Amino acid sequence: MARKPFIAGNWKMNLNHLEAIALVQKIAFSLPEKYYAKVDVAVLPPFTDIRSIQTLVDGDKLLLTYGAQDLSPHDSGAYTGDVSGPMLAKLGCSYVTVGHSERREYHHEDDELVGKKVRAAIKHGIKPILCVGEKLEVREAGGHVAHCVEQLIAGLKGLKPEQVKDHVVVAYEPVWAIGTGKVATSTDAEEVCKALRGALADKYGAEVADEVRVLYGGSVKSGNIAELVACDNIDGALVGGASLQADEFTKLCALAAGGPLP
Ligand SMILES: O=C(CO)COP(=O)(O)O
Repeated sequence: MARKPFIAGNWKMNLNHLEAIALVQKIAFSLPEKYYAKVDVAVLPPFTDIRSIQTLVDGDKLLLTYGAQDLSPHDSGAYTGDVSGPMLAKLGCSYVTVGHSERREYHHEDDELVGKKVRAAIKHGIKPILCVGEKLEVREAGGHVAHCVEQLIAGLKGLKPEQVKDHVVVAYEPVWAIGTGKVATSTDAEEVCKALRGALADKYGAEVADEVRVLYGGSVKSGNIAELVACDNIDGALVGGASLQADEFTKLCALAAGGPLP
């Protein structure tokens, strides 16, 4: 089956709610509705922006979707500073990134916690974008494929094949390519994305593996997106820096849709 490309903009810890409104308005204005037939687009702002974006998307019936960058594995309780799946669901979040390398690195999230968060997202009807990726030393030692497959299988622990098929998005983000300007070559990215899909096929069956969207992330821009999505197993991108500029992000989405540029 042909998987519809998906571009998700991970804003990380950038833009307050007023800046968020301005950026979403610009994206909505510059990416005409016809493109959404060929590409799904989401923005993943900081928690503090989500309510404003919800109001804008609902009010103006925008076709782009939105989500969060993290969630608690718990539904509620004494977890100071955390935000739960039910709260994000109430805000209309469609997606949440889980296991981003910055959370694994700065918040010491391990595969077990990542798996709990994936299950919490699905429980509340939010699609997890499960991020996997190796550090440079792992790649240099030739262990990148095994490392990413291991993170994938651990992150999906306890899920039924239908849950994986209907809800999960996978993002391969080599840590050495994030925010460094060093994009993996499309051959390198395809190698890992193909292996991730192969691992999904082995564990959950070919039908599941055929449906799940596998994204690439790490220094994606309008200049390299076309080459990436032309690969058989790369279904779009998780975009950091380039998602903060409306013109660049719009161009990138249009190219993922197969063009022409708006
Ligand atoms: O981490 C990323 C997206 O989640 C990638 O960030 P950059 O696109 O800024 O390299």
